[in-house]
Amino acid sequence: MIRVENLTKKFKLNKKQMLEMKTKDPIKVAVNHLSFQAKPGEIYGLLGPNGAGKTTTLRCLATLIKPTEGEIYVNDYEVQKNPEEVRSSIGFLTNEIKMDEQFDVDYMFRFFGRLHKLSEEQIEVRKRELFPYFGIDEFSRKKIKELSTGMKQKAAIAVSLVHDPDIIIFDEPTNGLDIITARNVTDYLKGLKEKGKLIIISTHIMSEAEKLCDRIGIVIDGQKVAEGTLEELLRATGSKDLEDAFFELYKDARKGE
Ligand SMILES: Nc1ncnc2c1ncn2[C@@H]1O[C@H](COP(=O)(O)OP(=O)(O)OP(=O)(O)O)[C@@H](O)[C@H]1O
Repeated sequence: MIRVENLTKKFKLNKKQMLEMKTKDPIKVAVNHLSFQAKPGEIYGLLGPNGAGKTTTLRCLATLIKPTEGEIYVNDYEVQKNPEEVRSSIGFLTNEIKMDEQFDVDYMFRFFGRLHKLSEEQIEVRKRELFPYFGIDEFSRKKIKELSTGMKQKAAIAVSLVHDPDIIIFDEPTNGLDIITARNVTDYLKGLKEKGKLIIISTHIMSEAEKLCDRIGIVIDGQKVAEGTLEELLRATGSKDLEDAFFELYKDARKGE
């Protein structure tokens, strides 16, 4: 179970960032009192445009950055009070964690397996499950720096799943993948859900959210502006598809600005 309660994350901006963001305000509110819950056997999607605060939310969830306000519970462990317990129960995929370019995929997989205290035998079993599925065997001995974007993404997915976590948090899981591999990944996530795992993804791809997520939280400017199943969101906005629903909500959120 995941509970995000009133999460706010503010970043202090330096002069360069203020110039880049064209703002005079030295504080950027990336996530603004955001709350949601997700339960085992569910795929919950955070859907929003670039800069909405999705990655920041997931990074707080994964204990990589500290919330400014609010609390996050992962299986009743609070992320700031029990970060170790949280880390051992989640698998986190993000574009921002760079794998060490000098090592090969096989080494990275083993390294993270050991970090999660798996035996060599357990690592081997997980490797036999994950590498063929994601087509990694063909390039498992290549250095990370020699891999294409898609290969890197596949390797990162396998590494994040090495310890067979109960909670899977994937930031834009199909980023950089071709249509076949993207389908492999989304099918794999559906399979994990069937096994009772809890999955949270962030995406800005409407079709991905439509097909994959049981419930969707729409995030604009750091705030959750709507939440529900696809049917609920369509009904609430009187829309025929998620893209239309999103634009309705986006128009409302931008009114008065
Ligand atoms: N370390 C940081 N310092 C300053 N501002 C930051 C930092 N990290 C994120 N931001 C800002 O916070 C806002 C939210 O960013 P975030 O990456 O969470 O959005 P996102 O919804 O994941 O977007 P995308 O779809 O583009 O990945 C953006 O305006 C971003 O520039």
